[in-house]
Amino acid sequence: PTSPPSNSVIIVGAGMSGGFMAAKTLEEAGYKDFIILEASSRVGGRLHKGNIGGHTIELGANWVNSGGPKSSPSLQIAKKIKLKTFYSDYANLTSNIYKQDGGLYQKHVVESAVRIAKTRDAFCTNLSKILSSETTRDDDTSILGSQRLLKEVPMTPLEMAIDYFFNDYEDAEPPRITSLKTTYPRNQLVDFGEDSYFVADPRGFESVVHSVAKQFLSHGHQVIRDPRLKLNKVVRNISYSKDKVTVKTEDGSVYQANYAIVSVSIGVLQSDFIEFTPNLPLWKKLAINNFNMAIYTKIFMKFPYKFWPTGPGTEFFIYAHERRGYFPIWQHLENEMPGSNILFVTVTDEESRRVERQSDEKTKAEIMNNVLRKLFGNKIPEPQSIFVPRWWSNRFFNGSYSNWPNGFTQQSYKELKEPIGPIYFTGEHTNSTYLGYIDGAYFAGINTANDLIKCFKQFSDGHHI
Ligand SMILES: Cc1cc2nc3c(=O)[nH]c(=O)nc-3n(C[C@H](O)[C@H](O)[C@H](O)COP(=O)(O)OP(=O)(O)OC[C@H]3O[C@@H](n4cnc5c(N)ncnc54)[C@H](O)[C@@H]3O)c2cc1C
Repeated sequence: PTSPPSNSVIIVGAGMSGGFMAAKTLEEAGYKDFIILEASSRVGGRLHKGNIGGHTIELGANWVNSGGPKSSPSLQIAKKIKLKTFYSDYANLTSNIYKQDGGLYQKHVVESAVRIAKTRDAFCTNLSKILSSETTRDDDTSILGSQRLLKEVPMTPLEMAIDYFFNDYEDAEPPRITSLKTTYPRNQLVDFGEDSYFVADPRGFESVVHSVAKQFLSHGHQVIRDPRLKLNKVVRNISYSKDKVTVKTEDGSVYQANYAIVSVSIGVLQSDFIEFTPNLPLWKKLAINNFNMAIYTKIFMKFPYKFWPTGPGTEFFIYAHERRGYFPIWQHLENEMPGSNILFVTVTDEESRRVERQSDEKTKAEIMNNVLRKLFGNKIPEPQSIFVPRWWSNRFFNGSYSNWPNGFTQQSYKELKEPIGPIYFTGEHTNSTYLGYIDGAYFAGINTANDLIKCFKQFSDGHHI
């Protein structure tokens, strides 16, 4: 018999999942003996506001879903603090798709391509249901595999652009990679609604974590004063035995507790940035490394004046190129910030890696020469500034959000979440229902903390787990 543990916990990471929802769940259950170690100088993680030309932009998460049978926690918090959100109206996109060398596709041509894309989508949902109902086998395919089965693989620039909008724009990885069974139907949309609202508020989307913090941490005006939150603590080593964890940070500090909750992204876990002593078992390392960290990049540009269409039905436009995902989805911010003259384009996956590696000047020239001048003529002005978020190169993230790859089994997913001795794992990637989203991080934090609390209780009942 060992002496009863004191239930102290070190939480690694101050994003939605760990530092906020897991910590809050512990606190509310009466377990107040925790500290939160955050590598950066701020909280919120992948909720992160930036600034271009005096306007607040969201470098990370941007949308909340609404209109479904359930209410999303991120939407509830956003409503509570009256965060400014704007309905993203994609309805008119069929009139706003540009050809590679400029000029719009005719509406009826786009409409018939969209009809086929919707057929593909419905087929994917159906096939996924069939695969899920089979309980003795864990068969899966990729979204592309499903399109091949239907004999409807997108081939032309227009078809690829529409397919990108349906899939990559959400998953941040191409259909060839993404698991069909775990992605279709998209729970986030089915449960919380297909209406997406774009957050544009000077306080930033990150103010939702401050709202959570206020409920359980001592807190001043957008500043958390609780001594249990420690910023600029870059965790580099976690040593563990059966009931003790020692955490070392880059600045030489050492912290000890009975348990740890690790909330860093799957990208950080894959990078070996944090060394575990002893090494994590091979099955755990395989589960971590076989999962995917996708990359999603919004490239913001501020211009001296507008040269793109404005007014109802113009917010979004698509650029269809023979190279899939080449500066494909565009959005202006005239509804959100009138007169801001900001345009942004979203790229993902290999295109994200490419723009992260090259200089912003080069990206700017590429966008101007290869895309915008083709669409809007040679007389358009140069942007005054460009902002390229670099989630992939940032060692505290190594990407944007997780994506379930085809071939990754349900068993591996269980192993991905499985605690190792006193070390528990959380983060958006550990919530199979809403992985990749803020809501996934929200529920993951609660679930992981509850698993740990269950373990505390078993110990106090005299049972060992
Ligand atoms: C570009 C982009 C767009 C997105 N769009 C949306 C969207 O529209 N809607 C939506 O719902 N979701 C979106 N997401 C996803 C959403 O932001 C995430 O799922 C969610 O914020 C993840 O929260 P988390 O707590 O799991 O991880 P994180 O927010 O990553 O928190 C983990 C924390 O750990 C810290 N950390 C890392 N390494 C260490 C270390 N060694 N030591 C100490 N601390 C460390 C990090 O700094 C971070 O603060 C987007 C994300 C990105 C990047």
